[in-house]
Amino acid sequence: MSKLIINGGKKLAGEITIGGAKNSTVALIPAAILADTPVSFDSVPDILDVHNLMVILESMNVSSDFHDDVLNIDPTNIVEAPLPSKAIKSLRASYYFMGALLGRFHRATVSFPGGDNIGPRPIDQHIKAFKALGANVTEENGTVTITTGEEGLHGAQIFLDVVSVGATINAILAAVKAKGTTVLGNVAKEPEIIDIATFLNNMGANIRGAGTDVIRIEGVDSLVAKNTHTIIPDRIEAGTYLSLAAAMGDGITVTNVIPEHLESFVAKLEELGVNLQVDEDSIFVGPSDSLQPIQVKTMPYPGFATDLQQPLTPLLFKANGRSVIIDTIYPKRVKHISELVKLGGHIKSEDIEEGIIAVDTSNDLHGTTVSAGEIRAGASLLITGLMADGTTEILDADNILRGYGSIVKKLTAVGADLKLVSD
Ligand SMILES: CC(=O)N[C@H]1[C@@H](OP(=O)(O)OP(=O)(O)OC[C@H]2O[C@@H](n3ccc(=O)[nH]c3=O)[C@H](O)[C@@H]2O)O[C@H](CO)[C@@H](O)[C@@H]1O
Ligand SMILES: C=C(OP(=O)(O)O)C(=O)O
Repeated sequence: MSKLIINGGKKLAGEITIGGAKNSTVALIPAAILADTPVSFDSVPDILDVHNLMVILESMNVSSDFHDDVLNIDPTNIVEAPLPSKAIKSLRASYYFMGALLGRFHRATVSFPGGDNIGPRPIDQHIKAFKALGANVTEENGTVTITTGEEGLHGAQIFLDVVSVGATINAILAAVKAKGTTVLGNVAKEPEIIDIATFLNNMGANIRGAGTDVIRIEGVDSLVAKNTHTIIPDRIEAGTYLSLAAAMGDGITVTNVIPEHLESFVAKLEELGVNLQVDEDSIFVGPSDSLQPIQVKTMPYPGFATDLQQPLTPLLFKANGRSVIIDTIYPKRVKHISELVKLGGHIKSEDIEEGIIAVDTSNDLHGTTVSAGEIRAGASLLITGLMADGTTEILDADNILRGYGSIVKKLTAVGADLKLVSD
């Protein structure tokens, strides 16, 4: 595990360019094994999740190379093989190999995924979808085995009980080559889901309605890549840097953003009183004098993203009074609280069952040693470390590197003083 060492308290100015979306990329890579040809992605973020997914691909004899934002994957010589459990456990999205392997081989054996430790993360809706498509699913010692009869998977009507990004994408991956029509109801509407559908449709899939509540899929026999797929910008990385820009910026432009994907976040920045200007594909944040406390409730897209509640928190320390965050998606997503307190943050969990967090004005932030319990907890420590006087050491920084590419380079370019030390 690496650590980040930050000398905080410096005003930042300049430009930060956002990379491709982690949550698209980590689904697109497993989706690539459905293709009958090599595939190519660009705007790929240089994050640990990508490198771990490449290790998983290699175990199936799927070659991949990654240079300068471009990832080429050749699944044409794919074989069925046990997947490396260390890599599988290192990220959440390894569960997409369930849907992708089912689509490719009509069977899959995948151990339970890892990913961020943010409270219970069941996959019952994924399994419900696989079963509805005709699969048998068994689970033993943390491994999920999915099989089908000779006839393979067939289309089905599936209504999700819970709006789930992962279950929506996994059902698409399994259904895209199933026989007949699948109708998925009560699905998630995140932009990353549209990105996956666009990639698959450009290869000949027939997926309609991504981005709405209902997705219809006509199964096809073959998927053939004809061009490079450019991954959409990461709205969570963008929100993280916007929060930092509002807290410590002396004029920062965040570029390569799709502002429509950030509407709920930008609305909260405006409510706080942040001075910003939204342009076609960039957002400028100027210095802001006085900030008002706000209430934030996380919701499925287009609501306020759970992945942005922790990155927004350090900015709330600057507001004039108590702000309240309610995380309805992951009420137990509180790994940042004890660490922020060590940095001088006035923050507490008011009700762990309901996910209610109170954040008070904190004018005495000071550096110390803290630990990044998960990716977005880490992002909140990174921002707070940059705001705090003195030196902050963030241990377990690999959790941050799971989803933030080139952080030292991006932050140094705007005047931050930080370095990454590998153990
Ligand atoms: C790789 C990826 O894209 N990760 C994102 C994805 O995670 P992930 O896809 O795992 O999250 P879901 O959208 O599935 O979870 C949403 C809610 O549904 C519940 N649930 C989910 C599945 C299921 O079978 N049963 C069930 O009860 C979860 O516990 C949670 O309360 O969406 C989350 C919610 O926006 C984000 O925080 C993650 O960054
Ligand atoms: C929870 C997250 O990631 P994952 O689902 O990949 O663990 C996140 O990106 O905030």
